[in-house]
This record gives sequence, C-alpha cells and structure tokens, in this order.
Amino acid sequence: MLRISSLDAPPTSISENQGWPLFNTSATRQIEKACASRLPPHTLMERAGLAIARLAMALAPHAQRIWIACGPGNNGGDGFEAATQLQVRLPHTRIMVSQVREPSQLPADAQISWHKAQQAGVQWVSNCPSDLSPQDLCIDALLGIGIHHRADRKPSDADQRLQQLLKQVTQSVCPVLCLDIASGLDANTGQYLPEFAPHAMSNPSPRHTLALLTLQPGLFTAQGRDACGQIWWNDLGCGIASHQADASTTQPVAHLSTIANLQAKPRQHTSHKGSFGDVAVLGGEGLSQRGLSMTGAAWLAALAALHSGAGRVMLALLDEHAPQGIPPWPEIMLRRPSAQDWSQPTVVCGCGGGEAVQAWLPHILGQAPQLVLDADALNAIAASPALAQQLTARAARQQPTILTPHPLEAARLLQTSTTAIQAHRLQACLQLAQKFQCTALLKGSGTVIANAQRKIWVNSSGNARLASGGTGDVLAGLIGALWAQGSNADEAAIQGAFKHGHTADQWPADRPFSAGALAMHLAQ
Ligand SMILES: NC(=O)C1=CN([C@@H]2O[C@H](COP(=O)(O)OP(=O)(O)OC[C@H]3O[C@@H](n4cnc5c(N)ncnc54)[C@H](O)[C@@H]3O)[C@@H](O)[C@H]2O)[C@@H](O)CC1
Repeated sequence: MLRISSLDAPPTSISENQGWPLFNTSATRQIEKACASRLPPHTLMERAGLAIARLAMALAPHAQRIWIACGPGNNGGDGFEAATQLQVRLPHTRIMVSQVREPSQLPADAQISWHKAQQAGVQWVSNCPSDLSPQDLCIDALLGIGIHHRADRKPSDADQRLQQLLKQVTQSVCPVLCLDIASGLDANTGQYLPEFAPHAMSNPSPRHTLALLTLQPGLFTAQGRDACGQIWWNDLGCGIASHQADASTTQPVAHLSTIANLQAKPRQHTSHKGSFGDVAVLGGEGLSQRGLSMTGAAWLAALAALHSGAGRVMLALLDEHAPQGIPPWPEIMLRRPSAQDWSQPTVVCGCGGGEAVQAWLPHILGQAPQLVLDADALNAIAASPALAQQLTARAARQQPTILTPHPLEAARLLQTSTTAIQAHRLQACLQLAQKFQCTALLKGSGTVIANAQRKIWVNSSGNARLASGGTGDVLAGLIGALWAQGSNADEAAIQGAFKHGHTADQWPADRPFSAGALAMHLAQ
C-alpha cells in the first residue's frame, strides 16, 4: 500500500483514492528545478531531511541507534540533513553517519547539510555499527535518482567504498529506510544496475522507502517492490500530492493504478443476466491430443468470469473427449467450439490452449468483437506472421483486443529475450500495445498495462501468492468478465489486474491459496 508522509504531521496512511502520476527521472529533475526556483536555496533538502526524520521516528520509535549511510551526491545530502533533524529531536538516541566522500567533493547542497550535521553533534563512524539491534534503524542515503551505469570505467575508491557501505546496509539486522529509492535501483525501470545486482538479494529485514518529491515507476515494478518494500511519499510541499502545478506541466510517464480504479458499478433492480454480458472461453487442450491435458486452465478462466459478475459464461474445451453431462459448475455452459457463435460474446482465448488453439485462431481473430488473448494463443501468434497480421488488423475493424502475456510470452511476441523485457517493462508493454494496436498487460511483479495511444499504468496490488500455476488463467477470465459488463478494454485490464492482486493481498492467512480458490473469491 502507498502511504503519504506529510510535512506538518507524523506520517499517516492515505486513501488510495486516485491513480498517482509516476514521473521518470528527467521529469523529476524538471519538477525539482521548478519547485526549487520558487523557494529559498536549500529549502527542498531541508524539507526532505525533516520528512525523513519524522518517518524514521515513526518507523523505529524505540530505536537506540540510527545509522545513516550517506552517498556521494544529494541523496547523501538528504541523509546528512536527516541526521541533523534526528540529532535535535532524539537527544538520547545515537545518530551515526558514514560517508562515501569528503565534504569538499560533495555537491553544494549536500555540503551545507554535511556541515549542519557536524555542528549538531552527529557521530561519524566508518562502518555500520556492530551493535545495531532489530529495533534500531538503518537509513540508506547512498544513491537516489542520480545513479548511472558505468560499464566502461574501473571502479574508483569512492565506488568501492559505496559498494562496501551498500553491502552493510543490505546485511543490516534492523529495518532499512531507503531515501527516494533503494540504492542501486534504476528509478525508471525498477531494475538493479549490473554493478549493484548482488544487492538485489535483499535480507529479511523490513524495508521502507520514502519517495521524495515524485513517485517513480521503478518503485512499483520489476525488482522495485522487493527492493523498496513499503512505499511512503512526501512531495516536499510542492503540490504534487494534491495535484497542483509543476506536475501538471510535466507529463507523467505512467499512472499507478490503485483501489480507486476498482469501481463497482451498482446493479439496477431491473437488470437481468443479459445486462452483464456473455463471456465465452476457448482453451483447454485435452489429454487425447498430446497426452498433456490443460483443460483446468480453461476451467479456471471460466470460473473467474463466473465469479466476477459476467451474466453468462460459456466454455468451449479443445477436447473432443471431455466428459459430457453436468459440469462441476453447472452455471458454466459447455460448448463444442464449432457450436459456439464467436461473434457475440467477449472471448477469452488461449488458456491451456496447447497446440490445438492454433487452428481456431483465424476464426476467433476474425469474429470475436472483444477478445482477451492469453497463454498459448499468444505463443501461436508469436510463431505466425499471418496470425500476427490478423491480430493487428482487428483494431481498424473496431474489434478491440487485450493481450495478457507473462514476460516469456511477451519476449516471444517481440522477438527478444525475457531479460530484455524485464529490463524495460514499461517500454516493452508499450511496444506490444503499439505493435498489435491493442491493450497490453505485462504480468509480473508490478503488472504494467499500456494502450496504443501511449498511455501506461502500473498496478499497485498483488503479492508472491500469485506466483503459482493457474493464476494467469484467473486473470484472463476476470478481465473478460469486467469487459463484458461494460468497461472499456483499458479499464477492464486495469481493474482486473488490481482486483486480482487485491484479492491476493486480502487473503486470510489461514485459508489455503490456489488459483481455483482465488477464482471463487473474486466476488468478495
Ligand atoms: N537537490 C536537492 O535539493 C534535492 C535532492 N534530493 C535528493 O537528491 C537525489 C538526487 O541527487 P543527485 O543528483 O546528486 O544523485 P544521487 O545522490 O542519487 O547520486 C549521484 C552520485 O552518485 C554517483 N554515482 C552515480 N552512479 C554511480 C554508480 N553506478 N556507481 C557509483 N557511484 C555512482 C555520482 O557520481 C554522484 O556522485 C534524489 O534522489 C534525492 O534523494 C531530493 O531530496 C530533492 C531535493
């Protein structure tokens, strides 16, 4: 959950009542420049120090020691500034600082804060104190948004010192509060830079990150969620949290979808099953084809659609020998693929589709008015330029499509590697949306949604419970149901991703989790 920490009060939990703008680092620099130009010099760093100190006191109220690792730039300056504020406020707590660079080599703002910390009586230590305990606090002020990759040069002494301190932060026994973003992480992509990759192995200590001024995509996707932990945000009084100025003239790269994107539409008393749309699922290759039954995947998608409010759900299994008679969920209507009219319902195609789905794709791509393509349907399209062309042509016929690939499927569709997809998740998702003229949803930690008009959203819900077989099929069915009920393609994908993750976030600790259980609890 995202929380905001206010300058004037202790940090409070905020309503997740809107989609928050996410700015990349260059836009953040522009906003910072504009804010700084309206304020007396050094004010932003002072405000940052105050916000950090307040959050630190709230996170570790019983800390006897607070150790701050300060880097070579203004992120380190924030650390010195916070040290001063903490020293003044907590006379009985040992406030300790380690630095990477001599003060004369620091940027101007950071130098001022360094001197203030010295004057306040902060203690300088060369390394992480060995007596930190779990109730103490470690503050990571090593690297913020100024990080850049340095492949072509030998590490300097300062670089080695920075690595040494970062290792100590990573191995700390107490909670870690990262300033702006976890050190080593690219704020635009959520990926560790190669030279900092070892630090991706985060220790089990709780992690918090206080984002300063703006929120950035890297906090919420790829390795960002594990690295940054609980996100807090303080806009340093620049009006971004209240959607005022500066941010309105600088374009966000994406929006963070939150609970507000889950709009449950009230149902009228006069409504009937036809009011909430039909979902038809095509998938589930049978045992008889290749000895690899995947009918469960199609059932999961149908079950999810049923429990997400679709008026009627039809299931066409790619399995001629599927047992006939009453299905395990009698509300779901079984169909032979050839008997189903694919030109009417919202179609969810591909879950467990195996090789059998391929033969149906030309017909489905031609007929389905609204189409969610998942799993083996995506693999078949990736392998066939003719199918890919047919998919792209749908948009011009006003037949919208939603693609729901995981990173490997996305890599196949874009003819690249999973590593390349994960290195730039937002860009990869946007590329998919533009290439196929559709709404694309790239699954994974911090699911990304993009459309062909270059709009991007990052989903804020979900956890590692979802890393189990079948949850993707549930997502496809859920999105199909939301779409059938009247959302547009983007809304269905955004709301579906949020609901899917939110249901997993709310999962009771004593209830066993499985994709089937998830599908049946989507209505809660
Ligand atoms: N100037 C200000 O008043 C404000 C500064 N802020 C803070 O300032 C940060 C940005 O400051 P900077 O632009 O100085 O950037 P950083 O402090 O994030 O990093 C820049 C420093 O890191 C070094 N560095 C970069 N990549 C490296 C690598 N791969 N290996 C080793 N060293 C590397 C650079 O040489 C430079 O010394 C923000 O993240 C935020 O914490 C914010 O508090 C807003 C206000």
